[in-house]
Amino acid sequence: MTNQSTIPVIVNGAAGKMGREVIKAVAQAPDMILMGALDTSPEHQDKDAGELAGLSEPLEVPITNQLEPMLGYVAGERQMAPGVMVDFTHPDAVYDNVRSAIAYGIRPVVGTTGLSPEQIQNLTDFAEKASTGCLLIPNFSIGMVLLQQAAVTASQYFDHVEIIELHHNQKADAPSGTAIQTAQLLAELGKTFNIPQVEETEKILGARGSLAEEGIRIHSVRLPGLIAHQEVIFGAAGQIYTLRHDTSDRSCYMPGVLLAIRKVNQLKSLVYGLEKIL
Ligand SMILES: NC(=O)C1=CN([C@@H]2O[C@H](COP(=O)(O)OP(=O)(O)OC[C@H]3O[C@@H](n4cnc5c(N)ncnc54)[C@H](OP(=O)(O)O)[C@@H]3O)[C@@H](O)[C@H]2O)C=CC1
Ligand SMILES: O=C(O)C1=N[C@H](C(=O)O)C[C@H](O)C1
Repeated sequence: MTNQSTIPVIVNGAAGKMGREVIKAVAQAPDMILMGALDTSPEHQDKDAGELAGLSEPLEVPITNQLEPMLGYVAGERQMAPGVMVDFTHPDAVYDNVRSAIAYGIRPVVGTTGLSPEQIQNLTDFAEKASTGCLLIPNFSIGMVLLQQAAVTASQYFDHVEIIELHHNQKADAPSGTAIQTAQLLAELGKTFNIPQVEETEKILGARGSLAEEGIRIHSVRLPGLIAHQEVIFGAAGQIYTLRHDTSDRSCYMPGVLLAIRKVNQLKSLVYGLEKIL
């Protein structure tokens, strides 16, 4: 049974690793209804989204690659709450997907990483002009929010820090969106980290990782067998303080995704980061 508070949800990237988890989570949420499942992958066209996600019953929602007709269809729905598009696609696709959703009045909840700072600024301006809520969430797990909070606390007392992020080797973007956000949060303190103690030479290019904001270095590891992991390592004379988060199953992101779907309809602009809506 749907009513004015039921949230119609479109999942973009529905056949992917995260998309399938989101389909299951939305199907089990009493206040949501899956209205569309988008994916460009040719082998999954027209398959039932529920069956593809491993549910025992079909959801009668076929996978399609027709974004604009789907946005128009959900935008025309007047018996329910405004529609939400959850995006877990690809760094090359997410910017256009979000622009299209906002243009149709559909609220984006974006997990896809790899947007450039300029793209994030453009989407911020676009959402502001449209007075439409939009959530960009580099990491939906509560454990990562807690790690980042602990890292911000530690960074007040340590002047040296490096980040190591480790992911499966199907990941398209590096460094991870989470590592970039973590460095940004530490940089907000306004101090410069890792002032060089000696003149360093990289004998192999990249040996010291990528240089993010305020001197913070990020090292990216890609291996089969990994899912998503991050260490933030602080150093000072005579001590090392290490924070680590490990993902063992993508279901860890689902409470955050469902929270974001519920919150985005209360927003009138773009908000970046799960910590802002907890
Ligand atoms: N914020 C968070 O907490 C998390 C974020 N992520 C991010 O989410 C994104 C997706 O991750 P993941 O599910 O592992 O990736 P997958 O590759 O498993 O899934 C992505 C899916 O999107 C499809 N796709 C690609 N381009 C488009 C498009 N233009 N429109 C619709 N579908 C498209 C892909 O099809 P095809 O395979 O044919 O290209 C694929 O089926 C990544 O950016 C990742 O970093 C991941 C985990 C958590
Ligand atoms: O690609 C992934 O898997 C993940 N991507 C996000 C990122 O780039 O930070 C979130 C999480 O690390 C998993």
